[in-house]
Amino acid sequence: MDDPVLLTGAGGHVGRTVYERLADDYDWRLMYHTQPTEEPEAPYFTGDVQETEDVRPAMADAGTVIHLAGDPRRDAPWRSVLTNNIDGTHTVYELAVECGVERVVFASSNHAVGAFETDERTPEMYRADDEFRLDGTELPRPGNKYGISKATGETMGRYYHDEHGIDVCNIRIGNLNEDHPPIDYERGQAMWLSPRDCAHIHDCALRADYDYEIVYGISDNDRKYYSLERAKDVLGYEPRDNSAEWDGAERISNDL
Ligand SMILES: NC(=O)C1=CN([C@@H]2O[C@H](COP(=O)(O)OP(=O)(O)OC[C@H]3O[C@@H](n4cnc5c(N)ncnc54)[C@H](O)[C@@H]3O)[C@@H](O)[C@H]2O)C=CC1
Ligand SMILES: O=C1O[C@H](COP(=O)(O)O)[C@@H](O)[C@H](O)[C@H]1O
Repeated sequence: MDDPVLLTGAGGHVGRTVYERLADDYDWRLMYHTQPTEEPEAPYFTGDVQETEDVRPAMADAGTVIHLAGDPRRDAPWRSVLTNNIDGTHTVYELAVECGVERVVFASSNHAVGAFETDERTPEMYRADDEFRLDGTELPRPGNKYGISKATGETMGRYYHDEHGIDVCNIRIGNLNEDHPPIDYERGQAMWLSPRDCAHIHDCALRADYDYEIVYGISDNDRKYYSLERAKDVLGYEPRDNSAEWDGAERISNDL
């Protein structure tokens, strides 16, 4: 892929993880909310992702967008997810059409399907011997307003794929916890996405051939309630980490 890749939300946890590990592999355009503390090597832009005039210069020569910017809080209020997440994603897709972008990789979330975690299924579904799996073919089932915004982003992608031919990959990211899996949090261990697997799945989503996809972005954890089959089959995702292998003393190597 030769055209520049625009990364929104470049200053956040996922954005830094993706950029730091793939910095040399793509011609990046980085979008930050505010001025970054350290000057990145790649061309960068600042502004509100929901504002067309802020995003247009960042997207002008991009062929692909990884869209991460937004309010990531599970308890985010409606006003915030409406502005930052829903309006922001709409602006990204509208400009993608205007700028001739061919592909959008969208940071969806486990919270788009959080209400599958019913009282009857939990906590058993978080355990290694439980066979319940979501595979991306199920309808969204958000458990909060943040999850509604992510389900809406996925549906928006469907529209822009069908109407405008943009390739769309929605990655329902689990729980990016830096350095090690969440401790004393079974659910978090079941949906842990290690930093190197996070960079790898985004790399796969930039390179693979697909039309419209919903995949789960977690490491190959023994505990899991998301299927990795679609990500493996369509994207060629080969996760290397597993929350069960963290022994509490040593950090998993995050070399790519
Ligand atoms: N970290 C995780 O485990 C997960 C993250 N995600 C999604 O991945 C994306 C990135 O999440 P994180 O990096 O963890 O969050 P973060 O809060 O660290 O990064 C988000 C970035 O977006 C920027 N941003 C927020 N609103 C903006 C706006 N209106 N205009 C421009 N920039 C704006 C923030 O300044 C921040 O730098 C989010 O969309 C989040 O919903 C989804 C599932 C899990
Ligand atoms: O979508 C997201 O999910 C992760 C994990 O969810 P949590 O409910 O276990 O915290 C969350 O950490 C992240 O902030 C959010 O964007």
